[in-house]
Amino acid sequence: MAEQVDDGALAHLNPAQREAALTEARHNLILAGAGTGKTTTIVARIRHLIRNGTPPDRILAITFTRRAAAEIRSRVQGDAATASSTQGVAAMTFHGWAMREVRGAPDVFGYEGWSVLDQEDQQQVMRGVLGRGKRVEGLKAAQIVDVLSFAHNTRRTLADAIRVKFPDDAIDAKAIGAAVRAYEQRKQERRYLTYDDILRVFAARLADDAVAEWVGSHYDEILIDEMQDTNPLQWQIIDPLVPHTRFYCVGDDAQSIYGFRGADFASIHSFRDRVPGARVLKLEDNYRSTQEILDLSNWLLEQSPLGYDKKLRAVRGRGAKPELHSFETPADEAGFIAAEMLRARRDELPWATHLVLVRTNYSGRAIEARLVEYDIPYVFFGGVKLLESAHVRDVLSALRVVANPDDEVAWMRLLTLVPRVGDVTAARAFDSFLAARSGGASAREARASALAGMPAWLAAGLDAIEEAAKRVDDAVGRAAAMLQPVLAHKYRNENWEARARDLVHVERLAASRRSILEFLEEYILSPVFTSEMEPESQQDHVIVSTVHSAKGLERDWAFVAGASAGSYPSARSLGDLDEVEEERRVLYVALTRARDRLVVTRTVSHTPVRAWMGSAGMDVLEDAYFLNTLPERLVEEVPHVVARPSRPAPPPGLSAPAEVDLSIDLGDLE
Ligand SMILES: Nc1ncnc2c1ncn2[C@@H]1O[C@H](COP(=O)(O)OP(=O)(O)OP(=O)(O)O)[C@@H](O)[C@H]1O
Repeated sequence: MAEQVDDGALAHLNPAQREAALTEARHNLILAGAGTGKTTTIVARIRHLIRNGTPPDRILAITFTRRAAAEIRSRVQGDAATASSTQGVAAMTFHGWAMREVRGAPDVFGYEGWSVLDQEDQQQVMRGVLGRGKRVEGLKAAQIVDVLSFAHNTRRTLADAIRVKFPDDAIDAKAIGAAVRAYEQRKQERRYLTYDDILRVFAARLADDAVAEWVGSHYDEILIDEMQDTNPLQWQIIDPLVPHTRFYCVGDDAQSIYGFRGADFASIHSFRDRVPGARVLKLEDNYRSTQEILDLSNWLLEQSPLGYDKKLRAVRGRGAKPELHSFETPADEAGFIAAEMLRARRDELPWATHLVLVRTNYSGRAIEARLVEYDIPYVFFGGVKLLESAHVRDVLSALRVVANPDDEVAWMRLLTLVPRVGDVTAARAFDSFLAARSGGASAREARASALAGMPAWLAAGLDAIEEAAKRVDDAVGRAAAMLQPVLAHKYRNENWEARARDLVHVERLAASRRSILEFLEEYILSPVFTSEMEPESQQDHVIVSTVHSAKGLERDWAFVAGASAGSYPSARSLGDLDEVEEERRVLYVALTRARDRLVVTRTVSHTPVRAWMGSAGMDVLEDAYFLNTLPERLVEEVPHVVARPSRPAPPPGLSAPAEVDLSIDLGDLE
């Protein structure tokens, strides 16, 4: 059959993109620099496959976030004319995929009815096994959970992972090993899987070639975006599938920013060895930014000892030089960014012109405060995950105990919401629930006896949720209604109205899910942020994003905030080449988001880092600072000295008296 290539999605591609979209090699790696049209090419590839006869539901696109998956899905569908023929392409995250396979075939993978724990709940279980002190010599529960996850994702032993993560600390690794064993046992008893376990179960079963062949037969092609952020555990999933399906991987080694979670960007360099016969193609023409913005970004990479073989060229040609603004304080910096947006607004530019990139949720606060003050609508990417916020967790705990009656963490959370029930009473009720269950009672009967001493609404409410379990949004609605009075009281001083709105969003998200566990897993494994649900996200708005959540984002103006000494690289990473270089890539990702105007801002005197590092420490940070050796020609430097109102000194002779009489004149009461 003659290849059909006259798709509109191909018409505007450049020759390299076109080659990449039409490649006939069985496995491909597309090395694509920032803004060179990775997403554009993936979309064109998928449409090309469909035009040439691949059924859409035999194509799987793996993305890094739920947002990226939605973008690919909608771009593949294109306009109304092509929407119906392209429907059915699966686009999801790695975890979403693993979950779909594992849950879709319990006979092959097992673990039916087990629930997935998010990070906070994992820490809760770990605190439970650590007992009183809540820590092992040297490490807290959260750190143990983290290092265990790092070990799983990098496929190291626990001992190795501890050495890598805590090279200088005095740590009792044996005690940590014992704690981890107890934690594994507790997970087993309570039928818990962690976020990583979903991948581990999938990977472990794929080691059986018959399983790999069967899973591989579901898809004609698997496309993986952001390949540079793939970790060894994910490779353990890819490797056995290589003989059984086709892989189309797209990535950029210079944008790898998840090393701290075990991603290994170097594996992209050995792709041909890992995937024999793979074809490697390169995209180097940048469509996003002007050459001046790319010159600064290219310069940053050239300073790296890692020697990236990358030089982005701007198809759009020349534009304005990036600006580098220096301020005394973070408040001045935030004030400037907000004022620039207001100025643009007066020139009738929409709010959507702007993207503000920050390092952390915390460092975004000063900017958010100014945006609120100036009434600028914004959405924050990278803040609190909807299903991890406290009030949503409260409601979900009621669904969880129905879906997995062994879920101790959920039971404890739910029971301690009941007025006058503390940990001890809650633990007693849970124990009697377990005892009734092991005596053969149904979950409903066991609840009735264990909750006999509690308010009647609790057992009745859980029964009602159980009856609605197949209509998950209804179940969420019932749980929210049951808990409404206690939650309205618990959060009475903590913005209850906004929290109540979140619960409506959760109910909406739950619509059309087949089971409570499926719903919970989906949003734990591929989270949405509370801010994405706010009304602003439907209107014209500014985006504030952590750099780690900014993959795939682009705007006409980008403000890269807090680019100060001590932040790029951060003080924490000094002395570790891998970490310093990862920070360089974080800054690179930030710089390459701007189309027309790139505004880099920093504070030079009152940074928080300066306060706790002292001047000697600051010297070291200044030396390591990426922008330290920035050639003048690459940026327009603008120092800002904000005039503070100065008052004339008081004239001599006005010094304070020893005491001011503060007693009141009682009038005629005396
Ligand atoms: N052939 C092309 N002609 C015109 N514009 C293009 C072409 N290819 C890509 N673009 C535009 O370039 C911009 C960047 O493309 P895209 O978002 O696909 O890049 P990316 O490589 O995924 O970016 P990054 O990795 O930096 O997030 C988009 O605005 C896109 O529309």
